[in-house]
Amino acid sequence: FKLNKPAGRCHCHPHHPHVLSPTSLRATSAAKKKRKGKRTNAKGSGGGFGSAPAAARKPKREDGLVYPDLEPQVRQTLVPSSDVVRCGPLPEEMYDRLEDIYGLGRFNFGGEGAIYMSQGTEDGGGVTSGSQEDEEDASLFDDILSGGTTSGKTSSSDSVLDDLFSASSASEVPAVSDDSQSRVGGAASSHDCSIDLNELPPFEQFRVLHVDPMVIAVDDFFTSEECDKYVQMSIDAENNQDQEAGALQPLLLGQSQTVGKDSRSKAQRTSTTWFHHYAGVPELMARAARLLGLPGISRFEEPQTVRYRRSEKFTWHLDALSPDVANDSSSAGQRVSTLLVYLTDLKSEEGGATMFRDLGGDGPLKVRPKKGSALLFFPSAGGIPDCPFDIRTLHCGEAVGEDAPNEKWIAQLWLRQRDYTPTAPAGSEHRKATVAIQEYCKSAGSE
Ligand SMILES: O=C(O)CCC(=O)C(=O)O
Ligand SMILES: [Fe+2]
Repeated sequence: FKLNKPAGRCHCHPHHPHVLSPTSLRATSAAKKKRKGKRTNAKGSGGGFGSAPAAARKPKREDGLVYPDLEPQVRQTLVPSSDVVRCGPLPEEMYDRLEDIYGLGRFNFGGEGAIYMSQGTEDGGGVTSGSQEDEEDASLFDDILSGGTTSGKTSSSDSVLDDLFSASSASEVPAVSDDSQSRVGGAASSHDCSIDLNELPPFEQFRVLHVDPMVIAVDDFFTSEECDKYVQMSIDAENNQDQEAGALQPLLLGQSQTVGKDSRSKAQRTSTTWFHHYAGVPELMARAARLLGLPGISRFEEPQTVRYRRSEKFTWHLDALSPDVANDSSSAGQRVSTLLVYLTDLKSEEGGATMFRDLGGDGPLKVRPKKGSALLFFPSAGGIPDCPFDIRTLHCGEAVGEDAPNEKWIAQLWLRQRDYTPTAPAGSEHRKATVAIQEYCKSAGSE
């Protein structure tokens, strides 16, 4: 049995055209223990994920890239949101999950319903070592993500899953570091000067779009003016007219042809991406750190804006980085969370939704771009037990309709496990944003 595989590379980041290796990543022991002990949603997990017949795993074809359907056993781990998705305070259970599964013990610190268990715990995050148990575990999507070269262990079985599970030897995806401080701004890392993000009020308007894996929308993340400003900044950079931006001019990375070197990757994304200086987007940096409950911004990748014109899209992909990058101890580790902010509105019939293939029940979960709303999900850490990526978060940016009145614009930000060194624009550094963020927080706090 041979799976059709997508290109063996990471499809998510124009600056990370890495070939994916079979080395796998895992959820933290802590998260796994908690999930094993407390979470009961992984029905039938005792039987493992390898027992479904091969016939049940017919791959899906999308734009030449093939991702197999989720195994029934994986599907059973899905916990959808209630039918009526309301906007309001985040339910307490979700705070619990954010801490327990995703390691975000100070999420939306001070927010309604928030419970903080991580204060002063000894479980300080960081890379945990693989246990015997971990060695026996293996990744479900390794084969796909490795472009077909599993770890060299040969399988005597014809089962696709047996092949997939033959991938081995992994480090783990640590949970987000525990801040162990009473204030969000307390434990700044070496890259951050102390920023008192608590001056920003907690977020109040949440929509729980999916419970496990968690996908949440945060309404009013940006004001309408902020959305317009980020779009304009990017357009000005394209036209090279933004005299005022000066040294903080965002870098236009251009269209899809800059993404990846092989033809398949090129086909993935037809939108246009800009990389911003941290100091040029203090609102985004401050709000993102505030939401996630981080002491600073040093773990964020380059902030980006992306424009989708009519018919432009981003095909099915996972945001998780290739294991060889994520496992490299000199790197910033795996992508822990994806945060994107919709900068323009698109109606449901106008396309441009962010779609999660496997989270919607009948058909994909569609998240319509709502100006000023943020979307948060977790591409790797805290995935299904013993799986290095959360394969359930397979998603795409739907094509913007031919007749859509608005372009689709988003701002986006990825959080890594450890401090990240930006690659662009030249001279961008986290710490250079400190003053701008402080000023922004002060002004927002005194409003
Ligand atoms: O545009 C979207 O809705 C999704 C974008 C995305 O998934 C990405 O850039 O990784
Ligand atoms: Fe993505």
